[in-house]
Amino acid sequence: MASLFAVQPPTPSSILKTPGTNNFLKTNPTLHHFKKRSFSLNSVLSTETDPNIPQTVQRFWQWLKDEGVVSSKTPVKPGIVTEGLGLVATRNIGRNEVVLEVPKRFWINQDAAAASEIGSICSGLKPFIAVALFLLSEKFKGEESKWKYYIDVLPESTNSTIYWSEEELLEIQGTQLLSTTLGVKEFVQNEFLKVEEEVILPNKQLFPFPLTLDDFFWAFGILRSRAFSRLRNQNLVVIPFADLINHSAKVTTEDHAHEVRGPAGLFSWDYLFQLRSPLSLKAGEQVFIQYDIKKSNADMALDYGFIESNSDRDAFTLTLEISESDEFFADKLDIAESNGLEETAYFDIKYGQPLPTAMLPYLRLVALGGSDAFLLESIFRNSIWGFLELPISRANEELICKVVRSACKSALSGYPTTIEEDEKLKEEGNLSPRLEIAVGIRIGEKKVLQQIDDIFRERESELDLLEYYQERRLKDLGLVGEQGEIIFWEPK
Ligand SMILES: C[S@@+](CC[C@H](N)C(=O)[O-])C[C@H]1O[C@@H](n2cnc3c(N)ncnc32)[C@H](O)[C@@H]1O
Repeated sequence: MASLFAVQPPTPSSILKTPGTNNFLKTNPTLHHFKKRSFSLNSVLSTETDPNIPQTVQRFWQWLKDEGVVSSKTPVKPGIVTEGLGLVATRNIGRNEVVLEVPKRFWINQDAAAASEIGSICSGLKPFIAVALFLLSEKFKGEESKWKYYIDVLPESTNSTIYWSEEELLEIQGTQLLSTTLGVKEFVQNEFLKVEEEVILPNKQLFPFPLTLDDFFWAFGILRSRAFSRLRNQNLVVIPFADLINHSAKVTTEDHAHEVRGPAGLFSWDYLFQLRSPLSLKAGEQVFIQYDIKKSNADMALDYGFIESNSDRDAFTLTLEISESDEFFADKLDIAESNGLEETAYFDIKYGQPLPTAMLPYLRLVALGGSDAFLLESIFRNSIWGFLELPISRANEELICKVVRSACKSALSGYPTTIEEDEKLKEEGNLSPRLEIAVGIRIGEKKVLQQIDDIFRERESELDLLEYYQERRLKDLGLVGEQGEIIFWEPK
């Protein structure tokens, strides 16, 4: 599914600044329910005959047949699975075999919105807003809509944190996910208020139905959880039928979706959205893809409403900042910018992985001062980043350790529960899907914070053993002997 579209949440409210004067580090947040469909799990019977397959899904399937999108050769069909609806193999499928093709006339994207009845108001709108308004307009048309059978199978919500109640959100108190969720909700609300005032209300003839913030959230959640973004020239496209496919961690590749040209009806050719199975499957097994290998569990919770249980996706974003009140602000900013960074830098730290390469140099730069400040002079401008990749001085290294460790401790104290308490809850099981997400996120973030603290604790304990800039410089000049002694004069 990949990242859908860039949402820049406003600066989250719960940014933790480190105490004291060195407040350059923030432990800052990163950034379905069916229409009461009741079904039993893992039903893979024939779509037509299985009474557990809701009528809406059966009608959708018939529509796809009538439109020539599926035929007797299509090797998958909708099934009821643990993840809700899914696609199930009707025969053995080989790895990389095509499982479905959907012609362009069924793609829901900015072009579809522009070509629709609401097309006149779509130009100038952000793509996601145009597509959201299109979906809502078609939804409200009901029987009249060409997309009726598709819209009928869409869930009313997912377990995405954007749909959680206040009580449910309390379960992620202290987490970056909470701040990100609140930021995204505020963003969506602001976008709605703007589009309501500028587009919806002045065009009552195009929107002859009450359109609420909840409706807009529904459309936003649908796009966020179902749109594909990795196709050529397609940044945001919902593909009915293909969007029934679920995610599995077992799939570790991402190149299953392609845009190809091919027959799209009896006598026509068109672009087709083609999906290949990343795994070989037996008849009756579910087809899965990998939604996005790079997303953290917090991203998964926000976008799709589920997380993975392994720690690989646990992450925490550290936000570092060059303070405007720093006496060397201009020089430091110049150095950061020359190295692709800015006044504020975000470092995503993943569980079990080394720190991002630019993090230590950036930290050392931000903390640079006192007798090390000469390195900020312009004669060193071309070489300073290289210097910063290694420890500069004991004072500088000690400061970054203290600041990072204090930020980790402060962030850890903001979680109402300990890792042990959460692990116990997880072991006891029986958690609702949302509570399972909350507990998983709480554990994940805390483990990453603990990991960061461990790295800098170890570094702190090695401060006397590290080699600093001055020593390296003397060595380069040949002024340090084999035993590390400083050579003041050449022996005669
Ligand atoms: C693209 S839709 C897939 C079809 C969806 N299952 C349905 O019933 O319409 C993505 C949504 O499916 C569900 N989903 C997909 N993979 C999942 C997984 N591995 N675990 C739990 N839910 C999953 C989530 O609700 C997600 O937001």
